[in-house]
Amino acid sequence: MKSFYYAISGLMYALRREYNLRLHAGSAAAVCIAGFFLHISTTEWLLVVTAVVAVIAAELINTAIEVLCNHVTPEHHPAIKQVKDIAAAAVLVISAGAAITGAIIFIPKLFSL
Ligand SMILES: Nc1ncnc2c1ncn2[C@@H]1O[C@H](COP(=O)(O)OP(=O)(O)OP(=O)(O)O)[C@@H](O)[C@H]1O
Repeated sequence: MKSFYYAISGLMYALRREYNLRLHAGSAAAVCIAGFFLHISTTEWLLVVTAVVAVIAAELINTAIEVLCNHVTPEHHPAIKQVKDIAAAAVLVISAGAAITGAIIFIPKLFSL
């Protein structure tokens, strides 16, 4: 139970700290509302939920890496830049995959309205 509380407090901290995480959480809510109104299938829900959860998890891991980097050295360091940029790239790759998944599922449904 304690570890669940720690995880929730980590989530709350990340939501307060990271604008991008709040943006992704808002987009996730919008996608779920769209999925409900566009009557997407069970398989499509599985793909949408997987994509949304992957993006938010990647954003959380990226935030954790940024916090660790800032703790290790608050000064400018080329290695810190590489670590932060690679972690940001991971979020970008997963977000691009999620956007493609969303486009494949939602665009045909929007055109058939
Ligand atoms: N200590 C550092 N040393 C070297 N490069 C850094 C350092 N901190 C940030 N950078 C780099 O500066 C650029 C801009 O970073 P950004 O403004 O997003 O800040 P961040 O440190 O990555 O995020 P946050 O401010 O949320 O911790 C990125 O390329 C990042 O890798």
